[in-house]
Amino acid sequence: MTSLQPRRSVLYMPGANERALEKAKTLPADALILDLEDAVAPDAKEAARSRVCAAAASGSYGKREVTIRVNGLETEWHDADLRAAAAAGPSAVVVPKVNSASEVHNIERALELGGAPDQTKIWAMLETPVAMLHAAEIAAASERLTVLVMGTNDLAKELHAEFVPGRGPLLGGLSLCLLAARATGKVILDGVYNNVKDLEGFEAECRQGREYGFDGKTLIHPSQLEPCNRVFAPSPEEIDRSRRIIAAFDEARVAGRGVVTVDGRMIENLHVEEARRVLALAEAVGD
Ligand SMILES: CC(C)(COP(=O)(O)OP(=O)(O)OC[C@H]1O[C@@H](n2cnc3c(N)ncnc32)[C@H](O)[C@@H]1OP(=O)(O)O)[C@@H](O)C(=O)NCCC(=O)NCCSC(=O)C[C@H](O)C(=O)O
Ligand SMILES: [Mg+2]
Repeated sequence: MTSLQPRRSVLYMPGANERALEKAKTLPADALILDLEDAVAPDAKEAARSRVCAAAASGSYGKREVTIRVNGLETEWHDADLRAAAAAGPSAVVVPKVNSASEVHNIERALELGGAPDQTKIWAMLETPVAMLHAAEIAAASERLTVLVMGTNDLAKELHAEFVPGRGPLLGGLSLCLLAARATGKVILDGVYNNVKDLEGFEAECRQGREYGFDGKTLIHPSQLEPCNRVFAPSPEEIDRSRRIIAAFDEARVAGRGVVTVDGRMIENLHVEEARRVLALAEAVGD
């Protein structure tokens, strides 16, 4: 069985918040984004950069992937952030507001020049109308780019859209990015849910993200971790059904048949592949 890197829950934390950086060592997040961008005030940027890079280089976050979100390409902090992140060697550098393949190539070159280890990947944030329209070329720009991250706050702002249950105004953009991710074999993470007190609404949005095909969701508060991990992991029913699909198909093949039914539904080879993916994910998350 192929093993997968689970990225169900990916928690942002402000790079200037020492307490959050410490607390993250105990939280059940699959990955962390140590933020130098939106969550850090301009006069705290340099101190946050040193703190975040030291945290990323410390090796004290266990099996959680540790990434650093640098400031955007057009900002005065971007180059120094990228140099410092390259030297710290996190699992990935998360780059906000990526709008073109050439920007990805520039980031790739800067990481190489900065001596970043090969394990340090690029996660590109897609959060503008231009990015939605260029999603396929951005996703295909580099093998070092492994993950697409939706920035739904910026996207809503740029669209002049409202946040409504079901996210109708954003679904066109989300779907374009999902198509781009799947066409190029990249992982894709859904955007954040801003109301940290509304866990019911949050869980509904996790379910919608999962139904659309996202691999996981970006988060802003520890209370969002448990529901997110649960929704993006295969349920016991899915695991059981996947096992039965594989067993039924194996039996059918021995009997010389290429199609079978399980629970009244037609099963072909493509369903077996999906069942294997579900089991690999269940194994990776330890269920
Ligand atoms: C949203 C918050 C500002 C809420 O803060 P606060 O009210 O202080 O939270 P609590 O008092 O409930 O915190 C309880 C404890 O949990 C720790 N904590 C809180 N948040 C985090 C976190 N993100 N990571 C780790 N630990 C966290 C607190 O320290 C408390 O610990 P203790 O004292 O030991 O009990 C706050 O949650 C927050 O700042 N969240 C992250 C905000 C952020 O990073 N925003 C930027 C990324 S989102 C974005 O930019 C999306 C994208 O670009 C787009 O366009 O959509
Ligand atoms: Mg943003």
